Amino acid sequence: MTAAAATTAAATPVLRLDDLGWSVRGVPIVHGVSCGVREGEFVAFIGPNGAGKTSLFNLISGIRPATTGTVTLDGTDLTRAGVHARARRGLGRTFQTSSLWPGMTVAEHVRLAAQAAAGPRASYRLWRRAAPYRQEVADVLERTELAHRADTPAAALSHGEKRKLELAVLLVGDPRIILLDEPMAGVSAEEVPALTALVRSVHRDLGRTVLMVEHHMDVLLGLADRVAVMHHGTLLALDTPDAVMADPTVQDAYLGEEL
Ligand SMILES: Nc1ncnc2c1ncn2[C@@H]1O[C@H](COP(=O)(O)OP(=O)(O)OP(=O)(O)O)[C@@H](O)[C@H]1O
Repeated sequence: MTAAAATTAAATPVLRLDDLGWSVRGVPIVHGVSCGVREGEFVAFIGPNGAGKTSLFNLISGIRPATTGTVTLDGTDLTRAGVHARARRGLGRTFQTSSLWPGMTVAEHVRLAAQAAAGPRASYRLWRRAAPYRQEVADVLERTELAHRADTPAAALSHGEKRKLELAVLLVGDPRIILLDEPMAGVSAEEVPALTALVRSVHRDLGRTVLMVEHHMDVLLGLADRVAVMHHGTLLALDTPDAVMADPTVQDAYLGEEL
């Protein structure tokens, strides 16, 4: 690749949203969102409760069908593709509320996710044998600092450990673009730094593209390359953290509200 081609490739967004919108019974929840996210970039989404952040993530990940506009991944229009088709193309997400099985152990969660990622031919019997995924599971548990909790049921984990397990379940599928919906929600103040460090290492060390909804400004300012501000379902601003904080439109919109 020539230097010029490399520059163009780096500038080409891996994920593009054009005029993306979602309405419920004619009421717009997400409206006219257009932006591009570059490979390896970290974009944090902020905005008050009800601004449409989770709804936007639902449109990107395919959980909700867009009413208007398009979602383009690696230059391919995936607007009509379902969740699994998008996941197969490298899009993974976590949810605001916990999606774990209380009675299943940490290792069982990750092993089952590895099996699911391997596709329909990996059978339940294969899962029971466990051996094919042992190394993969061990690696992911090591990376997410959960190796010592491998045999612990999810119900016995702290909130921070549950969030780590959700990340482990996601990472074993090897997604290139990761959507994290409030990964610090419900996590104690003592556990936030370790979880923040883990998210940072997923971005920097594993080189993943990350989109994250986060209310804690102190957390996202140390992580995000750019900050996207959602307001009443629209994308009000998308810029570097400093520029967004200094943006008078953003300040006006949030007058009297905590960002
Ligand atoms: N399935 C639905 N049907 C009708 N309205 C919905 C639906 N899902 C979300 N909404 C509404 O859309 C708006 C945006 O919700 P959304 O959860 O996307 O906001 P958010 O920015 O993620 O908020 P929070 O920070 O509280 O998670 C809210 O007013 C919500 O009540």
